Amino acid sequence: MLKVENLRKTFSDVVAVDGVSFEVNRGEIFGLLGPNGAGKTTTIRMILDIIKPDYGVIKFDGKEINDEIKSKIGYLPEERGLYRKTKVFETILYFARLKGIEKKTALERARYWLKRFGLIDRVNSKIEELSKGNQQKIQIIISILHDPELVILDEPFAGLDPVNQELLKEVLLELRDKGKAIIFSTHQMDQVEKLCDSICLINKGKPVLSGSLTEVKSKFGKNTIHIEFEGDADVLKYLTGVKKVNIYPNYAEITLEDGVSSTDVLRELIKYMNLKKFEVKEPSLHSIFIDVVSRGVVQG
Ligand SMILES: Nc1ncnc2c1ncn2[C@@H]1O[C@H](COP(=O)(O)OP(=O)(O)OP(=O)(O)O)[C@@H](O)[C@H]1O
Repeated sequence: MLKVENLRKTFSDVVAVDGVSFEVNRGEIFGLLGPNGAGKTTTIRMILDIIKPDYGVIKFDGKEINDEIKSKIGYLPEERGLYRKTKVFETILYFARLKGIEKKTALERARYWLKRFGLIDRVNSKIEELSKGNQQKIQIIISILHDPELVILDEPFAGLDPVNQELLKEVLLELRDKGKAIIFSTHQMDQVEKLCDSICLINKGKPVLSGSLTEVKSKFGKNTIHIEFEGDADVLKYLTGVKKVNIYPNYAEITLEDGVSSTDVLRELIKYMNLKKFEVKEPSLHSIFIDVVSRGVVQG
């Protein structure tokens, strides 16, 4: 559906986006990832035709973005801005009108989504009376109310509690199953692991890792041990044959040096700690992100 080819954008002496290409199909969730300032929002703004690329091509079903195509796109911007004094229902209906939705349909859809997001009892509240997370949910509703074919969400999980993150995840999967294409940018790698079919990781404007999630992860090999444990984690710092270890209170991710056997590591570990889980798999996306962004590691 959406094809982005070799995008480039500079702002005076800053190269914000440099050679970014990817494709997103209907029924697919695509993650646009990267550290702060990587160029994600700039890429999204170019797709939405808010700013023009210096170079590169953006096609939607083979056509350049025009007003008709824009009406098929839903967008949650990075800087959320709703008029604070307006009531919830009026706000949603105002945006629905802008998108040309007939009043009856707009009312029905607004009620449906407000119920879905647990906000139906707040229809008469002013936006400023809502918490930050609830305002965010209103903006999400606005971005999907016109039933867009392509949904682009800049940091949709930011500011949502775990229950609402789960709810949003459910909604995104449902939209995907209805054949919508979804692009979202995030710093929350666990959400990416749960949701995305494919990703593009941008660093300093350049794409450094892209493809299906499975492809990307398999490039980093199955040399990582995930353990859950009880007790002192100090032993993990002194294990032999370990390239890297990320230790959390009851969980750790251990990357082995080439040729080291996971069974040997298991034997060593059970001498010193009470293991609740031991699993050999690919590194987490969180750990891949850190490797690629801070250590410049690129595989394959
Ligand atoms: N309008 C602008 N004028 C000048 N520089 C800009 C402008 N917009 C973005 N930039 C610069 O372009 C680079 C990419 O910014 P962008 O907002 O696209 O990053 P991002 O990946 O969305 O970051 P974050 O995760 O922090 O939101 C940054 O160096 C930023 O300072």
